[in-house]
Amino acid sequence: MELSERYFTVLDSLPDHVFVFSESGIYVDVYGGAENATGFDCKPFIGQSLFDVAPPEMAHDFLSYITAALETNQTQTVTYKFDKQDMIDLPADVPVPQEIWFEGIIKPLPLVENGERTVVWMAKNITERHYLEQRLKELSEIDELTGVFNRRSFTSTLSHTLLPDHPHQQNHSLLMVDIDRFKLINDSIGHVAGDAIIKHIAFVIQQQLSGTSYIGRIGGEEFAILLSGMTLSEATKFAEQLRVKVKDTPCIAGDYIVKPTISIGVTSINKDDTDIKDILHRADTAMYYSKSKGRDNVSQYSEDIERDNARSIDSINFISKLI
Ligand SMILES: Nc1nc2c(ncn2[C@@H]2O[C@H](COP(=O)(O)OP(=O)(O)OP(=O)(O)O)[C@@H](O)[C@H]2O)c(=O)[nH]1
Repeated sequence: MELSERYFTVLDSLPDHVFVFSESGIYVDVYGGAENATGFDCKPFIGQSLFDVAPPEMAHDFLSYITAALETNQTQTVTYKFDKQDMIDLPADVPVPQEIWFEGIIKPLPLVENGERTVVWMAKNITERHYLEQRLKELSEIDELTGVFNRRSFTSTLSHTLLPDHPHQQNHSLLMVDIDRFKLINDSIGHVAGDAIIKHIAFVIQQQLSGTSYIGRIGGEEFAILLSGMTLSEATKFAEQLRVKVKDTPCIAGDYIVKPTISIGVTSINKDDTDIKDILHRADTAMYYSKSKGRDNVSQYSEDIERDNARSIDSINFISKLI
């Protein structure tokens, strides 16, 4: 077998597609791709332009990657996807996937074809990896039981909301919501029923939220809610409606109908708030004040409440302040 024939055999056996493009986006050569699971046979593209093959916007992007590789003389690594409608010429027996993700590695070639510089473009099908990464991202951000933000993603979203250049830089308030006597619920009807109640309350709260407000489960039976664009008095009114809504919406948990109640603390977010912990602390302090009022209550944070809280800590003989 001649050397060139051997090279072609090897290139065509590559599992991923390898393209050679000219600087104006002409398919100069196409190799491999037998195992890329797209069903695309790209060999017929040879001699055609990217603009004949791909949707205009995509062709434009692809050409910009080729140009970048040639102008900088550096390898470019890009990620792109073909949507269902972009997948032209699939054989009838190939089921059309919703989308296919690729990683493209584009490297300048020391070859000139018809007076044009060229690049080699290796296209690796990364669809499975992409979905796995997406799933892992979701799992790391979403609370599994309720489907709302977990503590980490809630606080991270909150810190973005508070950035000075955030588009929704305006009045915001924060609620801390805790389910009342939850230990008693768990102890009397079981943990599984308890889980159903946590889920139910997250759902009821979500139904009441609109616009850019959002909720996170930040503890076992504790939720935080960012009320976007709401002043302290608007947020307190909202919290009161929420308290009543929860109380009036019974939950079926196993063999029981439960009418859970919630205690809520409200605080406004000030322009000079820089530490999320301070905001959560204020809402938490107000929420505990609602508990001390007998639960099923809404309280606004105030310095008086903070002083009360400090006094009640003073009365606990096994806790003392460091300074
Ligand atoms: N079912 C269930 N229970 C949880 C979960 N996370 C925490 N808990 C329980 O929630 C209960 C919280 O109890 P406490 O903090 O004592 O408060 P409480 O009984 O709700 O009383 P108050 O807050 O004072 O009204 C504990 O029994 C925890 O075991 C969870 O994910 N599922």
